[in-house]
Amino acid sequence: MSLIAADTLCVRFGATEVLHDITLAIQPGEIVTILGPNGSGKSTLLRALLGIVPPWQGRVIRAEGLRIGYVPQKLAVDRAMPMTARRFLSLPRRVDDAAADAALARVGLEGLGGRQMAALSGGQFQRLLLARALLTDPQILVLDEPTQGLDQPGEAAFYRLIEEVRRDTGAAVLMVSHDLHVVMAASDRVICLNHHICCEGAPRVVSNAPEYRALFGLGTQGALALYQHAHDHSHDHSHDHHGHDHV
Ligand SMILES: Nc1ncnc2c1ncn2[C@@H]1O[C@H](COP(=O)(O)OP(=O)(O)OP(=O)(O)O)[C@@H](O)[C@H]1O
Repeated sequence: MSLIAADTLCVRFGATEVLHDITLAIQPGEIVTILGPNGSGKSTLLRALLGIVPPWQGRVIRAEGLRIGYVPQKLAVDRAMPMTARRFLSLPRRVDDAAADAALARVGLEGLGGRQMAALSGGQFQRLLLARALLTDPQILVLDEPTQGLDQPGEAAFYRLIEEVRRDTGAAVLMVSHDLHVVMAASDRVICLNHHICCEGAPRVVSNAPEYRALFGLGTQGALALYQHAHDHSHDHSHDHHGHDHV
């Protein structure tokens, strides 16, 4: 039984079809990355899977009582607001000190509960967001560009942390990115989205550093070329107005 699934899901904003005919399923414990260019519908897909955005057609199926830890792309909270990390963990729901300390420790921020949000580094802030998402003991973490603003070492450290969390808690992870680094990270499966699912598959192990450097910076086209995919569908060319960039 999958945790979350979409069955021929279509989402429209006004007359614009942002997601077309999406069918996917996220299984317990797997790490899945959704990759695609800007505006390709990645955040919308997450939001539809979470039930924040309604389907226009098709449906979303979530396991009964599913516990989800969600880190949205944009936070409603201004980081510059005077607020400690500990206080932030109690938004919107109050958590006790033991739970807060455990969540901070899990993401490597032990002892930093009293620090002002504005005084956290970018990497520490992303970890704090993850800590808050872990407070509900989620069966699935849904992370919308969790490494935005981090440098390469910061990003690598964050993905190691994600893997640790998966190992320790068994939680599945569904992430969004349009960043090549994410494809390089330890995803079990990559889904390429450009309003519809272009292709999906296991990320290729890219161990050759010069090749990696050559590909990095090529943008989405390069990123898409980085993984093997099983092409199990034919394309409906009536949707090519979406700027489909299948490789
Ligand atoms: N609430 C909304 N109302 C109207 N249009 C929306 C809404 N949310 C998203 N869109 C539009 O849907 C399209 C897909 O947006 P979405 O944020 O899902 O893309 P994305 O792949 O996550 O992009 P990015 O990589 O830039 O974060 C965009 O054209 C966006 O303007």
